[in-house]
Amino acid sequence: MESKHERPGVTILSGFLGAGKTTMLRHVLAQAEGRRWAAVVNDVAAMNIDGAMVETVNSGAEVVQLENGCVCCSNRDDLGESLARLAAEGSFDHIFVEASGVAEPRALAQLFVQKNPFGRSLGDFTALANLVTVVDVAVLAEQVRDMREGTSAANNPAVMPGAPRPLVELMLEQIECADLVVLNQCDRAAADDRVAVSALVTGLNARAQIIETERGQVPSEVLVDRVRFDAMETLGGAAWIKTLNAVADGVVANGVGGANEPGARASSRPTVVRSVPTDGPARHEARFGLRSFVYQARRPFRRDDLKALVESGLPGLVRAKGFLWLAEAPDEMGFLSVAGGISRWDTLNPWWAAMIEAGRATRDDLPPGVRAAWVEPKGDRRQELVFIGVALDEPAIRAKLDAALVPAD
Ligand SMILES: Nc1nc2c(ncn2[C@@H]2O[C@H](COP(=O)(O)OP(=O)(O)OP(=O)(O)O)[C@@H](O)[C@H]2O)c(=O)[nH]1
Repeated sequence: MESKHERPGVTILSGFLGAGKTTMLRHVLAQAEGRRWAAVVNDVAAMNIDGAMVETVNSGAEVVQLENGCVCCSNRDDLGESLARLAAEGSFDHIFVEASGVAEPRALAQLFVQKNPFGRSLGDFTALANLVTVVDVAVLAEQVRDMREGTSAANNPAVMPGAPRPLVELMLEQIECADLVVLNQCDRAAADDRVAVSALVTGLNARAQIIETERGQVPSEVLVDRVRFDAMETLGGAAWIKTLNAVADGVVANGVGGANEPGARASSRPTVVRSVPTDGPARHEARFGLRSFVYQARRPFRRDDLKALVESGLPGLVRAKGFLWLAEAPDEMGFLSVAGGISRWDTLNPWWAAMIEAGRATRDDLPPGVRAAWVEPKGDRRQELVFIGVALDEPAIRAKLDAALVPAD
Protein backbone atom coordinates (compact mmCIF):
# COMPACT_ATOMS: atom_id res chain seq x y z
CA MET A 1 0.00 0.00 0.00
CA GLU A 2 1.31 3.43 -0.88
CA SER A 3 1.71 6.00 1.83
CA LYS A 4 -1.15 8.45 2.36
CA HIS A 5 -0.78 11.95 1.03
CA GLU A 6 -1.01 14.90 3.36
CA ARG A 7 -3.47 16.45 0.98
CA PRO A 8 -6.88 14.75 1.11
CA GLY A 9 -7.15 11.85 -1.31
CA VAL A 10 -9.84 12.01 -3.99
CA THR A 11 -11.73 9.13 -5.57
CA ILE A 12 -13.77 10.01 -8.65
CA LEU A 13 -16.76 7.81 -9.48
CA SER A 14 -17.78 7.97 -13.12
CA GLY A 15 -19.99 5.70 -15.15
CA PHE A 16 -22.88 5.89 -17.53
CA LEU A 17 -26.35 7.05 -16.49
CA GLY A 18 -27.92 4.52 -14.13
CA ALA A 19 -24.84 2.28 -13.76
CA GLY A 20 -25.01 2.43 -9.95
CA LYS A 21 -22.69 5.27 -8.85
CA THR A 22 -25.05 6.69 -6.23
CA THR A 23 -25.86 3.21 -4.92
CA MET A 24 -22.15 2.50 -4.54
CA LEU A 25 -21.36 5.87 -2.97
CA ARG A 26 -24.11 5.39 -0.39
CA HIS A 27 -22.76 1.92 0.41
CA VAL A 28 -19.21 3.22 0.76
CA LEU A 29 -20.12 6.26 2.89
CA ALA A 30 -22.01 3.98 5.25
CA GLN A 31 -18.61 2.43 6.06
CA ALA A 32 -17.11 5.73 7.25
CA GLU A 33 -17.00 4.63 10.92
CA GLY A 34 -15.67 7.93 12.16
CA ARG A 35 -13.28 8.51 9.29
CA ARG A 36 -13.25 12.09 8.01
CA TRP A 37 -14.85 11.81 4.59
CA ALA A 38 -16.68 14.21 2.32
CA ALA A 39 -18.60 13.69 -0.90
CA VAL A 40 -19.17 16.04 -3.82
CA VAL A 41 -22.15 14.92 -5.87
CA ASN A 42 -22.95 16.18 -9.35
CA ASP A 43 -26.00 15.34 -11.42
CA VAL A 44 -26.55 15.96 -15.10
CA ALA A 45 -29.87 17.76 -14.87
CA ALA A 46 -30.80 21.06 -13.28
CA MET A 47 -31.80 19.19 -10.13
CA ASN A 48 -29.44 17.13 -7.99
CA ILE A 49 -31.47 14.01 -7.25
CA ASP A 50 -28.29 12.01 -6.50
CA GLY A 51 -27.06 14.55 -3.94
CA ALA A 52 -30.36 14.33 -2.10
CA MET A 53 -30.11 10.52 -2.09
CA VAL A 54 -26.53 10.57 -0.77
CA GLU A 55 -27.53 12.94 2.01
CA THR A 56 -29.96 10.33 3.31
CA VAL A 57 -26.99 8.16 4.40
CA ASN A 58 -26.33 9.17 7.96
CA SER A 59 -22.57 8.70 7.77
CA GLY A 60 -21.31 11.99 9.16
CA ALA A 61 -19.69 12.76 5.80
CA GLU A 62 -20.12 16.31 4.51
CA VAL A 63 -22.06 16.22 1.24
CA VAL A 64 -21.66 19.04 -1.27
CA GLN A 65 -24.21 19.13 -4.08
CA LEU A 66 -23.24 20.67 -7.41
CA GLU A 67 -26.09 21.65 -9.67
CA ASN A 68 -26.64 23.28 -13.03
CA GLY A 69 -24.17 21.45 -15.19
CA CYS A 70 -21.83 18.54 -15.49
CA VAL A 71 -18.50 18.69 -13.63
CA CYS A 72 -16.51 17.67 -16.67
CA CYS A 73 -17.54 20.72 -18.66
CA SER A 74 -19.75 23.61 -17.56
CA ASN A 75 -19.38 23.02 -13.83
CA ARG A 76 -15.61 22.61 -13.57
CA ASP A 77 -15.04 25.78 -11.57
CA ASP A 78 -17.63 24.72 -8.99
CA LEU A 79 -15.91 21.36 -8.57
CA GLY A 80 -12.55 23.08 -8.24
CA GLU A 81 -13.87 25.54 -5.65
CA SER A 82 -15.62 22.83 -3.65
CA LEU A 83 -12.54 20.60 -3.54
CA ALA A 84 -10.25 23.51 -2.69
CA ARG A 85 -12.60 24.58 0.12
CA LEU A 86 -12.90 21.06 1.56
CA ALA A 87 -9.11 20.66 1.39
CA ALA A 88 -8.53 24.08 3.01
CA GLU A 89 -10.80 23.16 5.91
CA GLY A 90 -8.22 20.50 6.74
CA SER A 91 -10.88 18.28 8.28
CA PHE A 92 -11.10 15.59 5.62
CA ASP A 93 -8.84 12.65 4.81
CA HIS A 94 -10.70 11.60 1.73
CA ILE A 95 -13.20 13.13 -0.69
CA PHE A 96 -15.42 11.17 -3.07
CA VAL A 97 -16.64 12.87 -6.22
CA GLU A 98 -19.67 11.36 -7.92
CA ALA A 99 -19.58 12.71 -11.45
CA SER A 100 -22.70 12.99 -13.56
CA GLY A 101 -23.51 10.00 -15.77
CA VAL A 102 -22.32 11.83 -18.87
CA ALA A 103 -19.03 13.08 -17.44
CA GLU A 104 -15.82 12.14 -19.18
CA PRO A 105 -13.25 11.02 -16.58
CA ARG A 106 -10.36 12.18 -18.76
CA ALA A 107 -11.58 15.76 -18.53
CA LEU A 108 -11.93 15.44 -14.75
CA ALA A 109 -8.47 13.92 -14.27
CA GLN A 110 -6.94 16.74 -16.24
CA LEU A 111 -8.24 19.23 -13.69
CA PHE A 112 -5.82 17.60 -11.24
CA VAL A 113 -2.80 17.58 -13.51
CA GLN A 114 -3.14 20.51 -15.89
CA LYS A 115 -2.28 23.98 -14.58
CA ASN A 116 -4.86 26.70 -15.14
CA PRO A 117 -3.84 30.15 -16.46
CA PHE A 118 -2.90 31.10 -12.88
CA GLY A 119 -0.50 28.18 -12.63
CA ARG A 120 -2.67 26.12 -10.27
CA SER A 121 -4.30 22.71 -10.56
CA LEU A 122 -6.46 20.66 -8.20
CA GLY A 123 -3.39 18.53 -7.60
CA ASP A 124 -1.98 21.43 -5.54
CA PHE A 125 -4.71 20.94 -2.90
CA THR A 126 -5.72 17.31 -3.22
CA ALA A 127 -4.23 13.99 -4.31
CA LEU A 128 -6.21 12.13 -6.96
CA ALA A 129 -6.14 8.51 -5.76
CA ASN A 130 -8.44 6.60 -8.08
CA LEU A 131 -10.54 7.11 -11.18
CA VAL A 132 -13.31 4.56 -10.83
CA THR A 133 -15.79 3.74 -13.58
CA VAL A 134 -18.99 1.94 -12.64
CA VAL A 135 -20.54 -0.16 -15.42
CA ASP A 136 -24.00 -1.74 -15.65
CA VAL A 137 -22.91 -5.16 -16.95
CA ALA A 138 -26.32 -5.97 -18.40
CA VAL A 139 -26.45 -2.72 -20.39
CA LEU A 140 -22.88 -3.03 -21.67
CA ALA A 141 -23.43 -6.71 -22.56
CA GLU A 142 -26.32 -5.61 -24.74
CA GLN A 143 -24.03 -3.09 -26.45
CA VAL A 144 -21.36 -5.78 -26.96
CA ARG A 145 -23.99 -7.99 -28.63
CA ASP A 146 -25.06 -5.13 -30.87
CA MET A 147 -21.44 -4.46 -31.79
CA ARG A 148 -20.86 -8.15 -32.60
CA GLU A 149 -24.00 -8.46 -34.67
CA GLY A 150 -23.81 -4.98 -36.11
CA THR A 151 -22.28 -5.77 -39.46
CA SER A 152 -24.73 -3.80 -41.58
CA ALA A 153 -24.36 -0.13 -42.38
CA ALA A 154 -27.64 0.50 -40.56
CA ASN A 155 -26.09 -0.87 -37.37
CA ASN A 156 -22.84 0.96 -37.89
CA PRO A 157 -23.90 4.42 -38.98
CA ALA A 158 -21.08 6.81 -39.78
CA VAL A 159 -21.00 9.78 -37.44
CA MET A 160 -20.15 12.91 -39.35
CA PRO A 161 -18.09 15.70 -37.78
CA GLY A 162 -20.27 17.89 -35.60
CA ALA A 163 -23.09 15.31 -35.42
CA PRO A 164 -24.02 13.72 -32.10
CA ARG A 165 -21.95 10.63 -31.31
CA PRO A 166 -23.51 7.34 -30.23
CA LEU A 167 -23.86 7.04 -26.48
CA VAL A 168 -21.93 3.78 -26.48
CA GLU A 169 -18.86 5.83 -27.33
CA LEU A 170 -19.21 7.72 -24.06
CA MET A 171 -19.57 4.41 -22.18
CA LEU A 172 -16.39 3.06 -23.75
CA GLU A 173 -14.44 6.27 -23.12
CA GLN A 174 -15.41 6.09 -19.45
CA ILE A 175 -13.88 2.58 -19.33
CA GLU A 176 -10.74 3.56 -21.22
CA CYS A 177 -9.82 6.20 -18.67
CA ALA A 178 -10.10 4.34 -15.36
CA ASP A 179 -7.85 2.86 -12.70
CA LEU A 180 -10.61 0.61 -11.44
CA VAL A 181 -13.68 -0.64 -13.31
CA VAL A 182 -16.57 -1.86 -11.16
CA LEU A 183 -18.79 -4.25 -13.09
CA ASN A 184 -22.05 -3.65 -11.24
CA GLN A 185 -25.55 -5.11 -11.57
CA CYS A 186 -24.06 -8.61 -11.96
CA ASP A 187 -27.32 -10.01 -10.57
CA ARG A 188 -29.01 -8.92 -13.82
CA ALA A 189 -26.40 -10.36 -16.18
CA ALA A 190 -25.90 -13.91 -17.44
CA ALA A 191 -22.53 -15.53 -16.70
CA ASP A 192 -21.61 -15.39 -20.43
CA ASP A 193 -22.36 -11.68 -20.51
CA ARG A 194 -20.13 -11.08 -17.50
CA VAL A 195 -17.26 -12.87 -19.24
CA ALA A 196 -17.83 -10.93 -22.48
CA VAL A 197 -17.95 -7.58 -20.69
CA SER A 198 -14.87 -8.37 -18.63
CA ALA A 199 -12.98 -9.26 -21.82
CA LEU A 200 -14.12 -6.03 -23.47
CA VAL A 201 -12.95 -3.97 -20.51
CA THR A 202 -9.54 -5.67 -20.52
CA GLY A 203 -9.30 -5.11 -24.28
CA LEU A 204 -10.05 -1.43 -23.88
CA ASN A 205 -7.93 -0.83 -20.80
CA ALA A 206 -5.63 -3.68 -19.75
CA ARG A 207 -4.23 -1.70 -16.84
CA ALA A 208 -7.50 -1.24 -14.97
CA GLN A 209 -8.35 -3.48 -12.05
CA ILE A 210 -11.79 -5.07 -12.47
CA ILE A 211 -14.23 -5.85 -9.65
CA GLU A 212 -17.58 -7.60 -10.14
CA THR A 213 -20.35 -6.64 -7.78
CA GLU A 214 -24.04 -6.19 -7.12
CA ARG A 215 -25.64 -3.04 -5.75
CA GLY A 216 -22.23 -1.36 -5.49
CA GLN A 217 -21.24 -3.54 -2.54
CA VAL A 218 -17.53 -2.77 -2.60
CA PRO A 219 -15.39 -2.47 0.54
CA SER A 220 -14.38 1.15 1.04
CA GLU A 221 -10.68 0.13 1.27
CA VAL A 222 -10.72 -0.65 -2.44
CA LEU A 223 -11.51 2.98 -3.23
CA VAL A 224 -9.54 4.71 -0.51
CA ASP A 225 -6.48 2.84 0.69
CA ARG A 226 -4.79 1.98 -2.55
CA VAL A 227 -3.60 4.81 -4.80
CA ARG A 228 -3.75 3.69 -8.42
CA PHE A 229 -3.95 6.97 -10.32
CA ASP A 230 -0.84 7.82 -12.27
CA ALA A 231 -1.20 10.66 -14.76
CA MET A 232 0.82 9.03 -17.53
CA GLU A 233 -0.52 5.52 -16.98
CA THR A 234 -4.17 6.34 -16.36
CA LEU A 235 -4.56 8.97 -19.05
CA GLY A 236 -2.60 6.80 -21.45
CA GLY A 237 -4.26 3.56 -20.32
CA ALA A 238 -6.60 3.14 -23.26
CA ALA A 239 -5.53 0.35 -25.59
CA TRP A 240 -5.72 2.61 -28.63
CA ILE A 241 -3.41 5.19 -27.02
CA LYS A 242 -0.89 2.53 -26.06
CA THR A 243 -1.02 1.16 -29.58
CA LEU A 244 -0.49 4.58 -31.13
CA ASN A 245 2.45 5.20 -28.84
CA ALA A 246 3.90 1.82 -29.66
CA VAL A 247 3.52 2.54 -33.37
CA ALA A 248 5.23 5.89 -32.92
CA ASP A 249 8.03 4.07 -31.08
CA GLY A 250 8.32 1.55 -33.89
CA VAL A 251 7.37 -1.27 -31.48
CA VAL A 252 4.24 -2.31 -33.38
CA ALA A 253 4.31 -2.45 -37.15
CA ASN A 254 0.67 -1.95 -38.06
CA GLY A 255 -0.78 -0.42 -34.95
CA VAL A 256 -2.34 -3.73 -33.92
CA GLY A 257 -1.58 -6.02 -31.00
CA GLY A 258 1.24 -6.01 -28.49
CA ALA A 259 0.41 -2.93 -26.52
CA ASN A 260 -3.00 -4.33 -25.58
CA GLU A 261 -1.55 -7.29 -23.80
CA PRO A 262 -1.91 -7.31 -20.03
CA GLY A 263 1.32 -6.12 -18.54
CA ALA A 264 2.38 -4.22 -21.67
CA ARG A 265 4.48 -1.28 -20.54
CA ALA A 266 3.59 2.27 -21.40
CA SER A 267 5.97 3.89 -23.78
CA SER A 268 8.47 6.31 -22.28
CA ARG A 269 7.71 8.95 -24.89
CA PRO A 270 5.07 11.57 -24.08
CA THR A 271 1.65 9.92 -24.06
CA VAL A 272 -0.78 10.78 -26.82
CA VAL A 273 -3.77 12.20 -25.03
CA ARG A 274 -6.73 13.75 -26.76
CA SER A 275 -7.22 17.35 -25.87
CA VAL A 276 -10.35 18.16 -23.93
CA PRO A 277 -12.69 20.61 -25.58
CA THR A 278 -14.05 23.28 -23.28
CA ASP A 279 -17.04 24.33 -25.22
CA GLY A 280 -19.51 25.26 -22.53
CA PRO A 281 -22.78 24.03 -21.14
CA ALA A 282 -24.34 22.55 -24.26
CA ARG A 283 -21.45 20.15 -24.75
CA HIS A 284 -23.30 16.92 -24.01
CA GLU A 285 -26.24 17.96 -26.08
CA ALA A 286 -23.97 18.79 -29.01
CA ARG A 287 -21.75 15.73 -28.67
CA PHE A 288 -24.23 13.01 -27.79
CA GLY A 289 -27.62 14.57 -28.49
CA LEU A 290 -28.52 14.19 -24.80
CA ARG A 291 -31.03 16.60 -23.30
CA SER A 292 -32.71 16.68 -19.93
CA PHE A 293 -35.71 18.36 -18.40
CA VAL A 294 -37.22 18.48 -14.92
CA TYR A 295 -40.89 17.81 -14.28
CA GLN A 296 -42.33 19.36 -11.14
CA ALA A 297 -45.89 19.36 -9.81
CA ARG A 298 -47.71 19.95 -6.55
CA ARG A 299 -50.44 17.35 -7.00
CA PRO A 300 -50.11 13.58 -6.37
CA PHE A 301 -49.90 11.02 -9.16
CA ARG A 302 -52.32 8.15 -9.48
CA ARG A 303 -49.92 5.23 -9.11
CA ASP A 304 -51.44 2.99 -11.81
CA ASP A 305 -51.60 5.79 -14.38
CA LEU A 306 -47.99 6.77 -13.78
CA LYS A 307 -46.85 3.12 -13.88
CA ALA A 308 -48.70 2.56 -17.14
CA LEU A 309 -47.07 5.65 -18.62
CA VAL A 310 -43.53 4.75 -17.53
CA GLU A 311 -43.88 1.11 -18.53
CA SER A 312 -45.29 2.02 -21.95
CA GLY A 313 -41.76 3.20 -22.81
CA LEU A 314 -41.02 6.79 -23.68
CA PRO A 315 -39.22 7.06 -27.03
CA GLY A 316 -35.64 8.29 -26.62
CA LEU A 317 -35.61 7.96 -22.83
CA VAL A 318 -32.20 6.97 -21.44
CA ARG A 319 -32.70 7.75 -17.76
CA ALA A 320 -35.39 9.06 -15.45
CA LYS A 321 -35.27 9.47 -11.72
CA GLY A 322 -36.64 11.53 -8.91
CA PHE A 323 -39.03 11.93 -6.04
CA LEU A 324 -42.70 11.01 -6.21
CA TRP A 325 -45.85 11.90 -4.34
CA LEU A 326 -48.43 9.18 -4.89
CA ALA A 327 -52.12 9.52 -4.02
CA GLU A 328 -52.11 5.95 -2.69
CA ALA A 329 -49.28 6.63 -0.18
CA PRO A 330 -49.45 10.39 0.42
CA ASP A 331 -47.19 10.40 3.49
CA GLU A 332 -44.27 8.49 1.98
CA MET A 333 -41.68 10.00 -0.32
CA GLY A 334 -41.54 7.69 -3.32
CA PHE A 335 -38.52 7.29 -5.59
CA LEU A 336 -38.60 6.30 -9.24
CA SER A 337 -35.52 5.21 -11.15
CA VAL A 338 -35.57 4.19 -14.81
CA ALA A 339 -32.29 2.93 -16.31
CA GLY A 340 -31.36 0.30 -18.86
CA GLY A 341 -35.05 -0.09 -19.74
CA ILE A 342 -35.95 -1.14 -16.18
CA SER A 343 -38.06 0.97 -13.83
CA ARG A 344 -37.68 0.67 -10.08
CA TRP A 345 -40.15 2.02 -7.57
CA ASP A 346 -38.98 2.60 -4.02
CA THR A 347 -40.18 4.30 -0.88
CA LEU A 348 -37.67 6.49 0.92
CA ASN A 349 -38.81 8.15 4.13
CA PRO A 350 -41.92 10.10 5.19
CA TRP A 351 -42.34 13.61 3.79
CA TRP A 352 -41.44 16.22 6.41
CA ALA A 353 -44.99 17.55 6.14
CA ALA A 354 -46.31 14.13 7.20
CA MET A 355 -43.88 14.05 10.13
CA ILE A 356 -45.07 17.49 11.29
CA GLU A 357 -48.74 16.51 10.84
CA ALA A 358 -48.07 13.41 12.99
CA GLY A 359 -46.35 15.51 15.68
CA ARG A 360 -43.00 13.79 15.08
CA ALA A 361 -41.20 16.97 13.97
CA THR A 362 -41.67 20.74 14.05
CA ARG A 363 -41.06 23.46 11.49
CA ASP A 364 -37.83 24.30 13.31
CA ASP A 365 -36.46 20.87 12.39
CA LEU A 366 -36.71 21.46 8.62
CA PRO A 367 -33.35 21.28 6.82
CA PRO A 368 -32.67 24.37 4.66
CA GLY A 369 -33.29 22.49 1.37
CA VAL A 370 -36.70 21.32 2.56
CA ARG A 371 -37.57 24.77 3.87
CA ALA A 372 -36.75 26.26 0.46
CA ALA A 373 -39.06 23.80 -1.30
CA TRP A 374 -41.92 24.26 1.19
CA VAL A 375 -45.32 25.31 -0.23
CA GLU A 376 -48.46 25.42 1.92
CA PRO A 377 -50.70 23.55 2.47
CA LYS A 378 -48.88 20.33 1.47
CA GLY A 379 -45.38 21.38 2.52
CA ASP A 380 -42.61 19.39 0.82
CA ARG A 381 -44.94 16.89 -0.89
CA ARG A 382 -44.25 17.27 -4.59
CA GLN A 383 -43.16 15.67 -7.85
CA GLU A 384 -39.56 16.27 -8.85
CA LEU A 385 -38.54 14.05 -11.75
CA VAL A 386 -35.62 14.35 -14.13
CA PHE A 387 -35.88 12.91 -17.67
CA ILE A 388 -32.74 12.44 -19.76
CA GLY A 389 -32.72 11.20 -23.31
CA VAL A 390 -32.05 11.67 -26.97
CA ALA A 391 -34.71 13.51 -28.99
CA LEU A 392 -37.23 13.33 -26.14
CA ASP A 393 -40.61 14.83 -26.97
CA GLU A 394 -40.71 17.02 -23.87
CA PRO A 395 -44.15 18.65 -24.44
CA ALA A 396 -45.78 15.26 -25.10
CA ILE A 397 -44.19 13.68 -22.02
CA ARG A 398 -45.18 16.63 -19.84
CA ALA A 399 -48.79 16.39 -21.09
CA LYS A 400 -48.89 12.65 -20.31
CA LEU A 401 -47.46 13.21 -16.84
CA ASP A 402 -50.00 15.96 -16.18
CA ALA A 403 -52.76 13.56 -17.20
CA ALA A 404 -51.52 11.02 -14.62
CA LEU A 405 -51.93 13.53 -11.77
CA VAL A 406 -54.99 13.55 -9.54
CA PRO A 407 -57.23 16.25 -11.07
CA ALA A 408 -57.12 19.69 -9.45
CA ASP A 409 -60.12 20.39 -7.19
N1 LIG B 1 -30.66 -5.10 -9.90
C1 LIG B 1 -29.75 -4.17 -9.56
N2 LIG B 1 -30.11 -2.87 -9.49
C2 LIG B 1 -29.17 -1.96 -9.14
C3 LIG B 1 -27.82 -2.33 -8.88
N3 LIG B 1 -27.12 -1.22 -8.57
C4 LIG B 1 -27.97 -0.17 -8.67
N4 LIG B 1 -29.21 -0.62 -9.01
C5 LIG B 1 -30.40 0.20 -9.26
O1 LIG B 1 -30.16 0.85 -10.51
C6 LIG B 1 -30.74 2.15 -10.51
C7 LIG B 1 -29.66 3.20 -10.83
O2 LIG B 1 -28.73 3.21 -9.75
P1 LIG B 1 -28.00 4.57 -9.31
O3 LIG B 1 -27.09 4.22 -8.20
O4 LIG B 1 -28.98 5.67 -9.12
O5 LIG B 1 -27.18 4.86 -10.64
P2 LIG B 1 -26.29 6.14 -10.98
O6 LIG B 1 -25.13 5.66 -11.76
O7 LIG B 1 -25.99 6.93 -9.76
O8 LIG B 1 -27.29 6.94 -11.90
P3 LIG B 1 -27.08 8.46 -12.50
O9 LIG B 1 -26.58 9.30 -11.38
O10 LIG B 1 -28.43 8.86 -12.96
O11 LIG B 1 -26.13 8.37 -13.61
C8 LIG B 1 -31.35 2.34 -9.13
O12 LIG B 1 -32.72 2.06 -9.21
C9 LIG B 1 -30.63 1.31 -8.26
O13 LIG B 1 -31.43 0.86 -7.19
C10 LIG B 1 -27.48 -3.73 -8.95
O14 LIG B 1 -26.34 -4.16 -8.77
N5 LIG B 1 -28.48 -4.58 -9.31
